[in-house]
Amino acid sequence: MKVEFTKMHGLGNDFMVINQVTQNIQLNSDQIRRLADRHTGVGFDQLLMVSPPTSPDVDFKYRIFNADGSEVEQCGNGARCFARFVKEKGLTHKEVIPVETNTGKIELKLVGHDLVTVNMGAPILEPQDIPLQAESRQALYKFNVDSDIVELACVSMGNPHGVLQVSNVDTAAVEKLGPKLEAHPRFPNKANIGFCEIVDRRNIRLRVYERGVGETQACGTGACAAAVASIAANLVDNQVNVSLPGGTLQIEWQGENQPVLMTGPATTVYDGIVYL
Ligand SMILES: N[C@@H](CCC[C@H](N)C(=O)O)C(=O)O
Repeated sequence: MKVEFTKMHGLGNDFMVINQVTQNIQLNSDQIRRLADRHTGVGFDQLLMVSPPTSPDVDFKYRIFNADGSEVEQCGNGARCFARFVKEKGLTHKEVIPVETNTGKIELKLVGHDLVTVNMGAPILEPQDIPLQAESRQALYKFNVDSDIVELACVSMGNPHGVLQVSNVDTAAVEKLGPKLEAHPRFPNKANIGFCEIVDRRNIRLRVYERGVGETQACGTGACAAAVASIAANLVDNQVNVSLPGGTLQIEWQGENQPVLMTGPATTVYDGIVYL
């Protein structure tokens, strides 16, 4: 099977993007894992499959798959790359693009040369909807890891996140705690785990151990979740810069039931063809 694709990234979080509007391509999880392999495949953190919408109030649908082949609900950096992809490929001429994902509608706005602002919708904070096993909603939840207790703020941006506050992201135990918290029994669907350092009221530093991938250069929904957790705890202002290893995102959240706005770049690397 011949597959035409575009390689893109958002702050180093990299994507293989496949146009299903013009190509009849279906991939199973084994094929996705093979394509994700950085030695023998194309190599990516997530695969984005762009297809026609199933509802009249959006222009496209896109589906997101992690490098391990699992399908996920939402992807912040992927949303920005998706917007740039449909524009560059001439699939739309709009500057504001409504799109359907597996967790509903989001809206993307192209800003200037390479920036995209994504209205990610309101964060989900009720534990049963994250989903998280907990009796009631709390600011911080205690997780047993080996013989330690770790406290996480938990947020869904469509996909589940746990956010751990650390004093220094450079020395945070991302590789040790990340996999244990990602697959912790309190997260029935697993979760992405953010290690978040508050620099000052306008600046956060963040590393994210992503579900189904491992640590990435940047995670858009992770940046939104860290900003929401930090704003809710009144540690930062409503607009905050989130610096990840791959670069910085601007996040705005005005509080409970309000949408999270994420602004950042989306970069096209190359177009390619792979045979499966
Ligand atoms: N890199 C993404 C998140 C991709 C999905 C995530 N790994 C999950 O399993 O939920 C982003 O930029 O948000």
